Amino acid sequence: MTLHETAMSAPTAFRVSEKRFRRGGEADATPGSAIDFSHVEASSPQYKELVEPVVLESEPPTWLRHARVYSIRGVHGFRFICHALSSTEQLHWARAALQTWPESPGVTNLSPNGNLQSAADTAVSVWEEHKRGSGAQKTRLSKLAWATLGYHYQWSERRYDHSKRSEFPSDLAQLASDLATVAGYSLQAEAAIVNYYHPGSTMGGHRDDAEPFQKAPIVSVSLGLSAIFLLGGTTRDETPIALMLRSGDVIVQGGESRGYYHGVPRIFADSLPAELQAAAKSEEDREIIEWLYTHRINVNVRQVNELTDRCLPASVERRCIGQEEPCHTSNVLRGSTAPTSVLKRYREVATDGTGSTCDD
Ligand SMILES: O=C(O)CCC(=O)C(=O)O
Ligand SMILES: [Fe+2]
Repeated sequence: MTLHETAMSAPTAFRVSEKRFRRGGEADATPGSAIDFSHVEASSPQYKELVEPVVLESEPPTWLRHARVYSIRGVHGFRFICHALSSTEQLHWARAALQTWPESPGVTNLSPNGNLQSAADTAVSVWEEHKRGSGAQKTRLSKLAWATLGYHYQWSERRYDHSKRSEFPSDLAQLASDLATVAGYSLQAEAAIVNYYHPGSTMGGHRDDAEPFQKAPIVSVSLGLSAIFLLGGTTRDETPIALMLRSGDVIVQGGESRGYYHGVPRIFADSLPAELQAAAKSEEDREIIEWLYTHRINVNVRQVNELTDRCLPASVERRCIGQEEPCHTSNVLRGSTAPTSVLKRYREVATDGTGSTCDD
C-alpha cells in the first residue's frame, strides 16, 4: 500500500467518534463522556468547563420562560436549549409528527416517487393504519423514516425545487421562530425535515448546505428517546464534541456552527423520560407515548431563501406603504437584527396564501 492509499483509507476523526458512540462501540457503556446539559455538574470535567450558560438579551416568549440556554466555548453560534418544551408540548408536537405531517401536503419516504401525495394516498392515514394494526404485514408507520414540510428537500439532487413546495405549517413556523429568538437569532421557517428513528437507527455525519441562505440558523427539536449528537467542524477531520439529547431539548445551529458536520450515531432504548410518560391524559396521549417509548422524532426547521423585498408577497409591501412607516421587512429578512414584532407582522401577512417565493 502506498503512502497515498494509507492516507485515503484512514478513517476521519468524525468517523472514529461515530464508531465509538455506536451501539456496541467503545463509548456505548460510558455515554457519560458526552456533555449532558441536564446534568452539567455530572458531565465529565473536560466537558463541564466547555459549557457556558447564555444570558438572554430580551424577555423570552411566555412558554419559554423556563428555558435554559447554553453555548459551548469555542463553537461559534451553537446554542443548546435544555428542556425547551414541557411534556405537554412534547406530546403536542409528537402528535403532529405522527398524525398530521406524514399526510398531504407532507411528503414522506413512503410517498410514491417522492412526489406530493395525492388524495388517494391519504384514504387511511399512516397513524390510523398503525392504530388498526395489520396482522403480519408491516404498517407504513414502521417504515416511516422522514417527512418533509414546506419546501420538500430533494434527496437525490440534494437541493430544493421551487415547484416542490407546499405551505409551511404556521404553528411550527412560530415555534421555530420563538426558539431561534431565544437563542439570539431570527428564522423565517420555509422547510422542515422530520426524522423518525428507532434504537437501531443512526444518522451519518453531514453538513446541511442545500439551503442557498446559510445565515439563518437550523432549529432542531428532539422528541422521544434520548440520543447522542456529534458536533464537528467544517471538515470531517475535526474531532466532534458529543452531546446527550433528550426529549424536549432543542439545538440551534447558527453562526459558524450552521455549516458544521453533525450526526446522530446512537439512540438509547428505554430512555423515555418518566415525566413525559406521566403527562398522558387521554387514551390518544397514551398511544403516542407508547410509540415514543421505542422511537425518537427530530424536527429540523430551516430557512431556505434570503427573503428580500423582491420575494415578498405583494400584500406585505402594500401594508408597509399603507402604514406610512419605514418598511423594515427587507432588513428583517436579510439579517438577524429584526425586532420580533416586525417578523410576526411579516408572518401574518405572508401566510395568507400569497406565497413568498422568488421564482427566478
Ligand atoms: O436527528 C437529529 O438530531 C439531527 C437531524 C439532522 O441533522 C438533519 O435532519 O439534518
Ligand atoms: Fe443535519
